[in-house]
Amino acid sequence: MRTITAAIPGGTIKAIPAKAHAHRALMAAALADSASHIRFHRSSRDIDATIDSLCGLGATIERTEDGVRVHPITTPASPGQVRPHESGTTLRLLLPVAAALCRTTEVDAKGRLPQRPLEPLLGQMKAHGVTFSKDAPPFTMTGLLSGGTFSMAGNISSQFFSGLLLAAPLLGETTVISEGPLQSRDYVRLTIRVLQDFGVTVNVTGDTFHIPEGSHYHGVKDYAIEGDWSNGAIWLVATALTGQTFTVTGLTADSVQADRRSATIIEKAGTTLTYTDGGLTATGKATLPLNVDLEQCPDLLPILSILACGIEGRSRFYNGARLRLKESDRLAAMAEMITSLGGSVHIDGDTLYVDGTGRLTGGRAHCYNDHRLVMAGTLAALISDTPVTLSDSEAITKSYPQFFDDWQALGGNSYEL
Ligand SMILES: O=C(O)C1=C[C@@H](OP(=O)(O)O)[C@@H](O)[C@H](O)C1
Ligand SMILES: C=C(OP(=O)(O)O)C(=O)O
Repeated sequence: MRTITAAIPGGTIKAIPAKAHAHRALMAAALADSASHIRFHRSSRDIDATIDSLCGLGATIERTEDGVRVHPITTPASPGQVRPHESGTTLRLLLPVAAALCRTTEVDAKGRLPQRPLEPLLGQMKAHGVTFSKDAPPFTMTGLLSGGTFSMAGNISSQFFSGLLLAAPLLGETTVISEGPLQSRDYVRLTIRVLQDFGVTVNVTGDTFHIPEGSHYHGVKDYAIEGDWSNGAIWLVATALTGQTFTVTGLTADSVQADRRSATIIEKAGTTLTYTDGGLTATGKATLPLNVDLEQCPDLLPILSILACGIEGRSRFYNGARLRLKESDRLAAMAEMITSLGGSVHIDGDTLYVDGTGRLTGGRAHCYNDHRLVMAGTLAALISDTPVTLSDSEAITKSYPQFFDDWQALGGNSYEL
């Protein structure tokens, strides 16, 4: 539980390393033919879960001053251990990888993760030689995954596709097909980017992905992880809410990260963004209501729905069905948070509407053990008349353990209860 009391005057902040990029680079490095150094200046509970799980499959990973040195898996662990904690990415990307390496793997999961969907992936893995002691973790996975053609619905989680693609170079010729348009497609593009960075050939035709026979991972001596757009966007939203100037360093303008879309969305709302050698600078309060398609950038809803409270008029967030399948039901949880803090919001089907007035009253809100709700609730304090108190604020460690230190360093205030 944490109370956020004071607004931030603005300032300069370095983006934390992109968790989505780090997960994939660590996995590719663990499957390569030589050691790789992966550079990132900060970790998180999710990234640590991937490191721990890769060690549980047989990799050796040493911490270095500015990242980790990954010694790839030469002899797969028996049994393998996948310990994703609450990280959906770790679980769904590593299931096919583990089944390609280990005859038996024990798989655990914490928090809401056992309830989050796995069925399409498990169904395809079963059809390719793998059996599961149960359909939700904790379970034991037995049998080696074979290559061939995998085909799944594209509207449940892109992580199923990323996992099969990461495993593909271990399987021989593999094709992964999305039935219907693939949602969160940029996360799969990021997977493909990392595969290519580590020497794997991927042929893409629409939402069909093909990895030819004989394409393997090669170690990369020095591999840098990009800055994280999902969390960097917090500081751009802080400008959009308050008009105070923030500069975020380390964000790549032409990144394939899905949440780079935050820049376009925030600019459309009236905040000016300028890229210079010194970083991305946001100036000016946002004044125009938002109209956001969540299909390709689901993780932005929490902070953008708070931004909508700071803008007069009705904002709309549509195509949000998958938001119900995250660390919390983010449609319901954000509607509850905004209502608790004095805002006006309603859900119609998979669309969330916010009727912004420019201000919130503040008060208490539940974060449902969801790191992105903690970020959103903290930003709400910037436009609230009284302090904001958040339950489950320690959930922030999932992706951004130093968030409140950074908040403090920028001149904001908060204290733990
Ligand atoms: O592959 C990834 O790194 C992710 C994909 C997205 O999930 P879905 O594809 O399930 O929407 C995103 O919401 C999640 O935070 C991270
Ligand atoms: C949904 C998220 O992560 P994951 O799916 O990896 O748990 C997230 O970071 O918001």
